[in-house]
This record gives sequence, C-alpha cells and structure tokens, in this order.
Amino acid sequence: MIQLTNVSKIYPNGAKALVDVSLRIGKGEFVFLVGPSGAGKSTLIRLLYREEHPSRGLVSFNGQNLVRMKEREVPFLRRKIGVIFQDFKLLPRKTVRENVGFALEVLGLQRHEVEVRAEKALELVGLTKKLKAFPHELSGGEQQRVCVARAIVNDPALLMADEPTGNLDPDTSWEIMDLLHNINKKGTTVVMATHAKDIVDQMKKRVVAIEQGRIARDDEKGGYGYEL
Ligand SMILES: Nc1ncnc2c1ncn2[C@@H]1O[C@H](COP(=O)(O)OP(=O)(O)OP(=O)(O)O)[C@@H](O)[C@H]1O
Repeated sequence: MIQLTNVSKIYPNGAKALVDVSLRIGKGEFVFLVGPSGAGKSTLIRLLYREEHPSRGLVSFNGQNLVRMKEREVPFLRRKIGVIFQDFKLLPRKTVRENVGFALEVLGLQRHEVEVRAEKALELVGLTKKLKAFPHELSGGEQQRVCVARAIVNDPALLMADEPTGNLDPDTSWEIMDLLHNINKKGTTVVMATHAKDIVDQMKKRVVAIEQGRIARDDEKGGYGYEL
C-alpha cells in the first residue's frame, strides 16, 4: 500500500529530515514510528499525504506515484487518508457533528448524508451524546475522539496519527489506542508516530525506528527501544 524508495527530504533551510529511506507498509498493517525528537517521523507522515515533496526518491500509495501526482489529484488522495494530530485542530465555532461532517460537506455531499455519516462515525468513538457540543466543552480525550471520528468519516484506507496521545493522560491515551486498534481490525492500515513507550511496548505491533532521518530498526512485534 505504501512504498518509499530511497527517499530523502532536505528542507529549504538545509535540515536533513530523511536520508535514503526505503520502507514498505502493506494493507491492513499497524505500524508505530518511533525515534528521538527531530528524527523525521512527522516528515515521513507529511510526505504520505502530499503535504511535502521528497527531495529525492519515490513515494507511492496504492501504486500511485505521489511525486508525479498533479495538484488537482491531491484532494482525491486525501479522501483515502485520514490524519490525526497531537493538537486536535478542531474548528472552535463548529459543533462536534459539524467538525466531523465538514470534510464531507466540502466534497459536496447532501446535508442529510453528511449528518448520517458524521453521526455514524461519532457513534463508533462513543460520542453520540456530544453531537451538538462545541470543542471547548469537551475534555482532551473527547476532543481527540472527535478527531478520530473526523479522520474515519470518509472510511479511509489509511489512517495516520502523529503523536495522537501526546496531550492525553495514560487512561485516555489507552481509549484512543483501543479505537485505533479496532479501526485497524476492520481493515484500515494505521501508521502512528509516537513517544508513548508503554503503548508501543504493550501493543506488540510492527515498530519502525527512525534516527537522524534513517531507518535504524524495523521489527515485527517490536518495542519502543528507548529510555524515557
Ligand atoms: N517545515 C520545516 N522546515 C524546516 N525544517 C523542518 C521542517 N519540519 C521539520 N524540520 C526539521 O526536520 C527534522 C525532522 O523533523 P520532524 O518533525 O520530521 O521530526 P520528528 O521525528 O517528527 O520529531 P518529533 O518527535 O519532535 O515530533 C528536524 O531537524 C526538524 O527541525
């Protein structure tokens, strides 16, 4: 599903974020990206939904070459990819249901269809009671669950999460992980960058470690591998 071949990324300021990275992730996998701060994890995620271009090498998603992809094709790519961030990035003046439905509205779906799908996604994350609440009325964990609902409302083939539990306490973090685990069980590929040692160690998933822009380790059922 995802293939990076000899990918390097040097930002305009000269920062070498990725150096000659080759990586394959198959459909339905659950992969943790770990590594020290500044190692290149977020950059790898940004390349996959075409927020950044590689300086060298090939990035492909479902056989499509993202380097060659035309700007007008990018929205179609992003419909197949859901993204979750550490800082929730919810729209403050929209309700929970509107936040989740917004992407569908932009696609031009009928209002009723948008509401039905947003409600279904919110049911999956256990937030049916908060449809009409605004983000500031929710706890951090609830806000992140809204983000999960927003990321899956389009039924994406790939879900990427960049430190989704970074602002959450341990119990709430596990709630989010349970959701991601269940979404993965239904067939969605999940790629998650994280510093959450306990989560990585307990979940026993594939672990790809990046250090100074290079893949340092790639283990099936791996561990976090760094001291905190
Ligand atoms: N937009 C940018 N412009 C210039 N340099 C950048 C940019 N984004 C990241 N970098 C640099 O690229 C390198 C990799 O950063 P990246 O954010 O990918 O690391 P990371 O592994 O996700 O780190 P963290 O765990 O702290 O989130 C760092 O040296 C960073 O300073």
